[in-house]
Amino acid sequence: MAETALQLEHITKTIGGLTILDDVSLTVMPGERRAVIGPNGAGKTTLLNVIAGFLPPSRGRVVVFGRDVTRLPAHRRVDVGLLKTNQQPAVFRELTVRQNILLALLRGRHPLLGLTALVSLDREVQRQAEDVLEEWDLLAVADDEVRHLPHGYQRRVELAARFAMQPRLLLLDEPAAGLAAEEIPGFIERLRRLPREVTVVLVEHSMRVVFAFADRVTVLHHGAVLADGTPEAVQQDERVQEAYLSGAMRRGHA
Ligand SMILES: Nc1ncnc2c1ncn2[C@@H]1O[C@H](COP(=O)(O)OP(=O)(O)OP(=O)(O)O)[C@@H](O)[C@H]1O
Repeated sequence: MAETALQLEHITKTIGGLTILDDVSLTVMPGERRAVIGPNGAGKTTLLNVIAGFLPPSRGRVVVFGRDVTRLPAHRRVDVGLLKTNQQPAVFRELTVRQNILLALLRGRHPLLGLTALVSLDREVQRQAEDVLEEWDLLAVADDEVRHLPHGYQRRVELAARFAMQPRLLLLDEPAAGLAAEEIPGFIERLRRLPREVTVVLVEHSMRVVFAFADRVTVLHHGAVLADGTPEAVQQDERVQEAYLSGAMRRGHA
């Protein structure tokens, strides 16, 4: 059988007597774009945190590219190619956009070497940074400190930086949150251009983003998997409509 990118086996998470995740199993194949959706409080962020290693599961296994990482802390999961973005962009706000990208390239390739020495010495890394800036349409703001940029740009810097670290499995926690409506199409386009060498698991409330990007959708409800299938199949599933989509539409998330 082909190696899977991610396997969750019977993941349960209880916090203070509450069951937040309830026997969640799912398999994501290499190159797949998987969306995890569900109503507020369904357990989506908790699930991403369990996959990334920020929260230990109470029961169950997390396997990334064939390796059981259940007991590895988050920073060690980077070694197997796993990276996560946050709901608030995790960027170095007082560094410039270019410095953020350089740092990400260096963390991805030369994690043990001194940053200053490498930036001055390694012209190859500097050239790669220019490529990343161009690819993500960030050249015009390359010398701006990230904290001075609008939220949509900060998101883009975060994604570009995560990408520069060459992950094999990228977890995106509500990447479209906070974007203005007119920023969404460009954002979707950029997500669609991500190379297939990278497997993506995305938690997202914007159905526009989910249906434009995901190959498969997993629906969580009260911490359990309610449905799992193609976007079309999931959209037509009556239980899903009942539990989630109609509610999301009523709340204006669609
Ligand atoms: N540390 C914690 N202690 C107690 N309850 C928690 C904790 N973390 C999460 N929860 C609860 O677990 C449930 C799932 O939370 P989670 O943030 O994973 O949901 P979500 O699906 O990501 O929601 P949203 O769409 O609103 O971001 C919620 O009811 C939340 O209140």
